[in-house]
Amino acid sequence: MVQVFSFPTSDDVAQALNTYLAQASATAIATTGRFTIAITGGSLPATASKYLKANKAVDFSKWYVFWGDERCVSHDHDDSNYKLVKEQLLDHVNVPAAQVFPINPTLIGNPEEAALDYHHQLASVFGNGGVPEFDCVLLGIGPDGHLCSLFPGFPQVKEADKWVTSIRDSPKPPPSRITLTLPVLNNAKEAVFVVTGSGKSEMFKTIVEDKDTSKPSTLVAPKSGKLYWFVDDAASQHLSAVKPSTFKL
Ligand SMILES: O=C(O)[C@H](O)[C@@H](O)[C@H](O)[C@H](O)COP(=O)(O)O
Repeated sequence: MVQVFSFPTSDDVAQALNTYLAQASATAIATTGRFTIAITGGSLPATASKYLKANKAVDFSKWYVFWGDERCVSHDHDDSNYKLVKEQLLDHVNVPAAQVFPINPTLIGNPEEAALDYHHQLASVFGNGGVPEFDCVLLGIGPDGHLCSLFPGFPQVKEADKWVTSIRDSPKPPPSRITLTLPVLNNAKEAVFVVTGSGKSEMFKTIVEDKDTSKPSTLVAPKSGKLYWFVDDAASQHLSAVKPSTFKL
């Protein structure tokens, strides 16, 4: 079930995401004892954390936090997605350090090795048996339709076997990165895109309504069928055929 939830403002998006993540986390913890989530960079961490970081009803001690993609930079670098999520969320909540999985900082000079190491980090939580099954992957779209570090026309988009791959020539700086692949993203129980602002409105329509498969974001189709778009009205302004749903969990 693909659902688009559109809200008047980005602050409303942040509130709805707080509601969604609190419920998704409670459901997963009640069922499996934990909540596994992958978070990306960009504007997403601030929007997702705005209300969530003060939500006392969420049991963050059961969260396992991974990154959908990471730049090959040190953990304290301003380009680090780890640093971003740490400052926006992890510094404010009690996710145990052993349940937080940033890129191995000793491997940032070698993206291929860093990707392999990240595979092993995933296997330490999900096992080696099959493709990791995240409870939730939280995603953003880039202006060119990329997601994570899967860029249009780049071979990483076609990766069918690896869980994590690397890129040395990212069109969005910095150039060296690691990223989860589509097989992992599409094995998630729920995939959630967050898109705000009019600057993304044309690309959002291209992906959701025109289903342009040259844009990697269009290729996200979780096998569970649960794909949600949390957007503001500025981002959804060009939709015509696709009608936003009423937000109800
Ligand atoms: O590390 C990265 O570059 C991000 O993970 C990237 O994939 C991001 O999610 C999108 O570019 C959307 O970013 P914005 O929300 O800032 O537009």
